[in-house]
Amino acid sequence: MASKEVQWKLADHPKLPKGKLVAVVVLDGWGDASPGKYNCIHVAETPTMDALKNTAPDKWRLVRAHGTAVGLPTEDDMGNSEVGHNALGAGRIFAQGAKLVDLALASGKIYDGEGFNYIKESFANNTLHLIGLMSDGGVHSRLDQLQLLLKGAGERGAKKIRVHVLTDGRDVLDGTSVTYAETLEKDLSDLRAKGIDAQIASGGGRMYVTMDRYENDWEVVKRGWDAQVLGEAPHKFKSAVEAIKKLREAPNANDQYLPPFVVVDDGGKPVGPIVDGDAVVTFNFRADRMTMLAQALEYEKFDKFDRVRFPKIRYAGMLQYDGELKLPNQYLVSPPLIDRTSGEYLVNNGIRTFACSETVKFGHVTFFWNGNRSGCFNSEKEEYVEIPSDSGITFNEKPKMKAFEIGEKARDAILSGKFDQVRVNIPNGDMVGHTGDVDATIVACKAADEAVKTILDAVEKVGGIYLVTADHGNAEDMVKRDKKGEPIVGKDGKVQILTSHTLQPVPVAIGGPGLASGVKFRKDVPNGGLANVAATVMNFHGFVAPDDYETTLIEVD
Ligand SMILES: O=C(O)[C@H](O)COP(=O)(O)O
Ligand SMILES: [Mn+2]
Ligand SMILES: [Mn+2]
Repeated sequence: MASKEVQWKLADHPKLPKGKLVAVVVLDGWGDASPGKYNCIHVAETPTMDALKNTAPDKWRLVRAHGTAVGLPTEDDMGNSEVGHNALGAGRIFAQGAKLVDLALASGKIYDGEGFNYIKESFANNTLHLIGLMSDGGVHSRLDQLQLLLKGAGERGAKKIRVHVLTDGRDVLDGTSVTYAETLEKDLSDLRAKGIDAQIASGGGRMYVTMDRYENDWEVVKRGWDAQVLGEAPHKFKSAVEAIKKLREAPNANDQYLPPFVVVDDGGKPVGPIVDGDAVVTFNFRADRMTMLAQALEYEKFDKFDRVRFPKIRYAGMLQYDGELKLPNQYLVSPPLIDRTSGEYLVNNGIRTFACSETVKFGHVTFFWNGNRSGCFNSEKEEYVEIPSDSGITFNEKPKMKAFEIGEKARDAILSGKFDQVRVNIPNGDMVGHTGDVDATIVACKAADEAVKTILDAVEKVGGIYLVTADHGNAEDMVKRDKKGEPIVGKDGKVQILTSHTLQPVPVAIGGPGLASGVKFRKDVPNGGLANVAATVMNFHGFVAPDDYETTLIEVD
């Protein structure tokens, strides 16, 4: 609706020409940090990225990729792909899901909305189920928000509550799931003291149970469904804390990949399958790893796996995860309305765009880039290519992932002459960084660097322009540090490996034969962040960004 009134026509840039091919490369999880053995980017051979940094100082800089620069609640919040790509693509900073949920809980408005009133109808006679990531990471969910929601639901009439937890170890340290489960158990026992029948009913590691994304592996969602809805899992325990402790004892077990379990009563019966009449809330605010479960919970017609039973429930998401698909139909907090993204402007100004990544990051460079919107704006001018990711493995097993294939697809798109913008996400630093495997992450960073070279060589051939950046840090620091910056050594005498993202800034490098001479980074945007990239890219296409966009990073002498 609103888009009808938008003036899509962009003003011409006074100095920069149109018609140059622009390659936009996002290295996922590639921050900048001091050299050292836990800086995998430093240890890896990365001649291409090193040259960008060292040979053109006025065309390389750092930008902020965490905290308020990307719409997160505080400066202690590390960046992530969702908010990073949103900022890169939208050119403005929007209050993101984490913050919107905080505000709705603090004001109590969450309980006045249509979504909560909808699920509340089940409170008197049925169970309220809460499914989501049990973590303080602030990337997909936060434990304090779950705690407040539990309390609020109890105060508003929920009589029976079941929580289905997914253990993290990816946005937070591995092993922390035990403490989170203990905290949650304490809250649930407080609710029980108030006469509310509240328990954890099932669980499993986020990467093995439920939280797949972009349809890489529906088996992951099925495992969760079996435990959460059907009450069936290979492991049965009397409590979640016991389950997590025991399952973590298996060789190589970790929070991310714990097998599914259900909590059973003294008679061995699962305490919380989801049945007709129940209410379900998926309490993650971030979309990408919840939309598959949301489809399974909501869609009458569904053929991704055999649901066995499709209970008639009242289902609401913490947020609406996909505005185009209206999925889910009911939600507790309205998502950020990210409109007028750079992709939409550019396509409306004739820019032909090619976007590509492999499955695990495909939605990042399309859906998140376009303000959480599925599909192309104009399929005649845009082509989005997804390279199938490996599935059923942890990415340290194949750390090169599909970097070369992405590089080659981008190269071919650049050389084809069919596109004005070629945009990719290269996932390796992030996806392998999350495994905590330092050696594999070094291999990953080298592969990513080689893919960048393939793309830059093609840019060189067609006389184009490149902008290479990242969405947040990860591979540049693989160890948990104390306040002085020293690695923290755990009780086992080993350093605590950091599987999560970081607070580090990320590079932006620009160049290529098509970049007009005299273009350099401005000095008056010292606190620039990812949201400044969109206006910069628009300049490279020969346009000036809309007035309310964050300012460009460049000037022309
Ligand atoms: O979902 C994930 O894999 C992590 O929680 C965050 O990683 P991303 O923000 O880079 O996707
Ligand atoms: Mn990312
Ligand atoms: Mn990540």
